[in-house]
Amino acid sequence: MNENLNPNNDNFTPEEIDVEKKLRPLTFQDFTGQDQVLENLLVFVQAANLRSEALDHTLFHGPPGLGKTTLAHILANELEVGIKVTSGPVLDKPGDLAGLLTNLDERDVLFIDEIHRLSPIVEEYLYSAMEDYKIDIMIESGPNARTVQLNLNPFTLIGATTRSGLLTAPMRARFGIQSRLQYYKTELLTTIVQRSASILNMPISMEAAIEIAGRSRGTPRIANALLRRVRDFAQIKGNGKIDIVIAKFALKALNVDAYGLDEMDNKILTTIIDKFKGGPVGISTIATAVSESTETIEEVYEPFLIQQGFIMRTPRGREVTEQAYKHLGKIKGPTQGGLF
Ligand SMILES: Nc1ncnc2c1ncn2[C@@H]1O[C@H](COP(=O)(O)OP(=O)(O)OP(=O)(O)O)[C@@H](O)[C@H]1O
Ligand SMILES: [Mg+2]
Repeated sequence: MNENLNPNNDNFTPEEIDVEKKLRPLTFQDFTGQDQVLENLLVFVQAANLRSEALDHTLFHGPPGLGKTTLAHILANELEVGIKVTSGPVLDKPGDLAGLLTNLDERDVLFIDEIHRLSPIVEEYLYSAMEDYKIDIMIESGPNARTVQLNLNPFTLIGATTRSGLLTAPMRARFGIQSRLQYYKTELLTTIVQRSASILNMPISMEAAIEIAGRSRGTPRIANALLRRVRDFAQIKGNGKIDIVIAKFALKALNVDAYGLDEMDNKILTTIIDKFKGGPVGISTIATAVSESTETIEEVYEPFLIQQGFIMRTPRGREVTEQAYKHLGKIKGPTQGGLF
């Protein structure tokens, strides 16, 4: 798959970041899908607002591009509070965290992205802040150094992670609300594509929206990225409107897989078929063979491949399905290798 469409790729141009901002839903109302998650959040937010309390600490986990960051901002909006944004790898000293925490107003949101990447020292420091809204800070240095306890305003920590398996148990236990985001069905992604096209003032046919949605790996971020690229084709090679013909033309030119599978998805399937006779094979063996970590395979790639029916989980390991053979043009059975 095209590099630019990789949900893990941060190399967006400033212009694309701008468009990205425009497309990001700001309220519960604008947000499509994840109904169960949203219904619950709506209740918790209304209750917190009614009592004028801070919302419970909230953890969003799930694969990249499904709306974790978006939901963190929506929550702050719906709570009508401020939000401060940081991420696990950036917060490397307890002092940085203390600075952020002491600057939070009552009920504000502190959003920590990639929360599984906090250093153990910072993580431990966060515990008392989350639990009792208190932190210890060091004042002065040398022989006069001492710690004093500071009271914080009640606040909501929102954590996001693609790798919930890497979160420590004490950290996870401190989140009163935990939501796992799921891949989006094509119908929902179609709605998202239509909404984005209308924000971009781009006429699009129903058929074209469905085509783009179906190739987006169940992921709104990819759907929006594909839409932007198809828009380029429509404006330069077409008549400015996105119809099914230009959409198919563009998606072919972009080398997008018919199911929206990306390079790693296909590599995993090919490896199981070519090296392990289609499975069953253990997840760690697959991980080693494709040079990825077991957790990433399990949390980022495998859920989509299972949801789409390319892989099955069996007690003896992972097995590819008939559909995977068909998709890759390979033959099942003792004669391994390609079709030709
Ligand atoms: N439910 C939705 N409806 C409409 N657009 C959405 C929805 N969810 C996500 N998007 C779009 O997809 C983009 C990616 O979403 P977001 O940045 O929230 O994903 P994420 O889960 O935080 O990903 P990562 O794990 O990579 O940080 C957003 O900018 C937004 O435009
Ligand atoms: Mg995010």
